Amino acid sequence: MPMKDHGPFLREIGDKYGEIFTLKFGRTYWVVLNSRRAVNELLVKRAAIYSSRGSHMAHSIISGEKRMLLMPYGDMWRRQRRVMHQLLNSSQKPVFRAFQDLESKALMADLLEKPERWYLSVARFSNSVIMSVVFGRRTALGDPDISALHRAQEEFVPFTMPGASLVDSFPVLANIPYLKGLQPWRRKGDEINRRTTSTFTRLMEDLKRRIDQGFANACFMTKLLESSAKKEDFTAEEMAYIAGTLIEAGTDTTRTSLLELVAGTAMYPEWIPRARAELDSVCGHNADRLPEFDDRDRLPMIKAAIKESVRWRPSTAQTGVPHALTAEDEFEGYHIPAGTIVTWNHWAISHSEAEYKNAEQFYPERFLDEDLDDIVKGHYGFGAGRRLCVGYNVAEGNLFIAIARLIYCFDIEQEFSHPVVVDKPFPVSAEVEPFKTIIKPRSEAHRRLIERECHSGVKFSSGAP
Ligand code: HEM
Repeated sequence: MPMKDHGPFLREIGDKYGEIFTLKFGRTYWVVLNSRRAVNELLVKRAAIYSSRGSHMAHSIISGEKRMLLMPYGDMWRRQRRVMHQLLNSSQKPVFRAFQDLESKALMADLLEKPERWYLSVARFSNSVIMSVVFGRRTALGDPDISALHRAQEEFVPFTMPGASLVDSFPVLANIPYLKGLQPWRRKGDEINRRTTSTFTRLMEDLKRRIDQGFANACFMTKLLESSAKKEDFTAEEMAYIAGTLIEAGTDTTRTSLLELVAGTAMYPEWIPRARAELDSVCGHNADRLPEFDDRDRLPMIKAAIKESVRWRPSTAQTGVPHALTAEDEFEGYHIPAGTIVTWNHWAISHSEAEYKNAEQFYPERFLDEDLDDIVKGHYGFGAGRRLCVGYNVAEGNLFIAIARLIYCFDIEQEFSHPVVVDKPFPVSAEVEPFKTIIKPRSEAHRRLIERECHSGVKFSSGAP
């Protein structure tokens, strides 16, 4: 198995073996689902037994059993999911909207002033919304804490992939006594765990310093610290991982969806005239005002583009976030033992002509149907069943406001000397330019609109003196 770009690799196997295939690594089975039908039948309809996780290396060692994304189905997962749900459910939309509005204005201003750093501006936007809500502080371009967070994520993700670690292929090895140095994989895992814990803890300490000095903005973590002080719900390290997980899970997914949007628009601009006609009828043909959240119902093409940016060429979770089966099961002649890892081949499904007509094309119109307002329907970009992304409401708000303003204000074109590479996912690192593109204001009037409305969003107020 390759250590990266699993999507194209498992797609090829799927093309050969069909809707469901099994891989075996040592003593561990992986079932890979290559159709929406199979995902729905197993991960959704049988969610009661298909909702655990199974990586000892990524969960127990690298994450010290504290990263909620990787937790097995059980009490700690339920408690953390409940807390996150309180922060992220749809009733919290107004809290997020204030930050999404501000940060998307900052994004427009950054794109106007530094178009060559477009991918870094997109990464900053994606991170700053969630940092503001979780830690009450904004993110600057090039913030070293954010680079450390990206690194922490880049380090654990490969270990969730098929065959990535000896101990996951032979789980019995985890029982070997650690003290005698007989678990060589632990050296690497413990090292990553130390770095990750120190990154997450540093963010918490920074917040506590701001609280002690009396200038912390109210945010999710100030509330969690207060309630946990009363009820002792979570230890300090558990809280650091809850916050870290939210930042990780909320940042890169939004970032790569926006990269897909930019790449898709540069390559397949046919959807733009219809989207612009809607935007212009709402905000004026001559850049009268920016699109706002209240315009949603009059902008169906933007809503459709959100879903297409999550479906098309998925760079995060290319082959899903693997689930684990907690009881043995039978499905259409297959016997699936308990403990099997089951994942959905998001890259293969998204590229399949059997699933989507003109699958290779960025074509938002495919989502103009009765499910338009349900962001998780029609694709498996947000996962499935009980592990479905808990942050999809936030994702929807992030993507809506950023895409609406971007498409209203800017032209996006391919740089033909460096065409977008379409046969593999974008580089994992947020600091690497994934492809070249030309982003420029649609007109002089749109430039003036950005200068008038968006420059206020660039001025930072982190709360720090
Ligand atoms: C376009 C944006 C996003 C995409 C495509 C996305 C996608 C996903 C996927 C594929 C999963 C795994 C689902 C599964 O295992 O079935 C997931 C889980 C998760 N997501 Fe998102 N996500 C996005 C945004 C966000 C945001 C903004 C947040 C938080 C603010 C968030 C928080 C989480 C968390 C905490 C989990 C773990 C859920 C669990 O294991 O129970 N996500 N997301």
